[in-house]
Amino acid sequence: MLRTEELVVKVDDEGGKKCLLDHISFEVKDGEMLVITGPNGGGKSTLAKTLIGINKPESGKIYLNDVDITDYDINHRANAGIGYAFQQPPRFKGMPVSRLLSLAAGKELTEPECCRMLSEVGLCAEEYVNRQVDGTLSGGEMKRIEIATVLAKEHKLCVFDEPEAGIDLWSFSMLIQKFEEIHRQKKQSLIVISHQEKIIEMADQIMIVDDGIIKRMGSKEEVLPYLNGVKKCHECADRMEGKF
Ligand SMILES: Nc1ncnc2c1ncn2[C@@H]1O[C@H](COP(=O)(O)OP(=O)(O)OP(=O)(O)O)[C@@H](O)[C@H]1O
Repeated sequence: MLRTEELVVKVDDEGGKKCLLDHISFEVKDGEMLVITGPNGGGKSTLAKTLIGINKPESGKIYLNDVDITDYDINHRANAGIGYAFQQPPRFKGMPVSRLLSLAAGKELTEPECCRMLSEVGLCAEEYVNRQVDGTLSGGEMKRIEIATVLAKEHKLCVFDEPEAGIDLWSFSMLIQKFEEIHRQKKQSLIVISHQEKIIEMADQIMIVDDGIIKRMGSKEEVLPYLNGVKKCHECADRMEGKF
């Protein structure tokens, strides 16, 4: 189980401090899927980066299975069982895809094992397994390799930041199947940042983050009607502005 207590994240801003996350408290039980959604710039990625140890909170606590991991750095948190797929995955010039997958899995993988992992995210394995993880890969290819690295190992908690961004429809449906499988097995908890209805509808819990705070959090039944209401308001405003 992951639990946060009153997380506050601030950054230096023009000689002062700007608050990006303001007293964020929530929990994700074992095997549960939490989808975090909300407007651009609301603080979703900041929250994900705080959970995995990239951002240091100013105050507050993070617990994984009741162990206080607040002071763990990113490597320590990965070893504790947290996997993360970036919104914009980093590239590693000179590193073959197979090596990156082995590093992510924490053991030397055979070529067939790497190929199976790549196929699971919709990549034609033989074409990619020996490619370099550099700027020659397209955004969507990179995104799918990144997702494969998280799936290469069983974690206590996997965090995906907008996994749908930039990937084609066919790969998206494979991704949904993979999330469904993980969710069904209940061995790993999932936190997925997403704007996609299909992903939001899979959630046990939905959290709306806006302006650095949790605007709403609850079951689908509690939060979806609110989200649909917000969507209708936006459509209405667009119609009044003559956008459609
Ligand atoms: N290091 C930083 N310094 C200053 N401002 C920052 C920093 N990191 C993030 N922000 C700001 O914090 C806010 C939240 O950013 P964040 O990336 O968490 O939003 P998000 O909800 O993930 O947005 P999106 O849906 O567009 O990905 C934004 O206004 C962003 O500009």
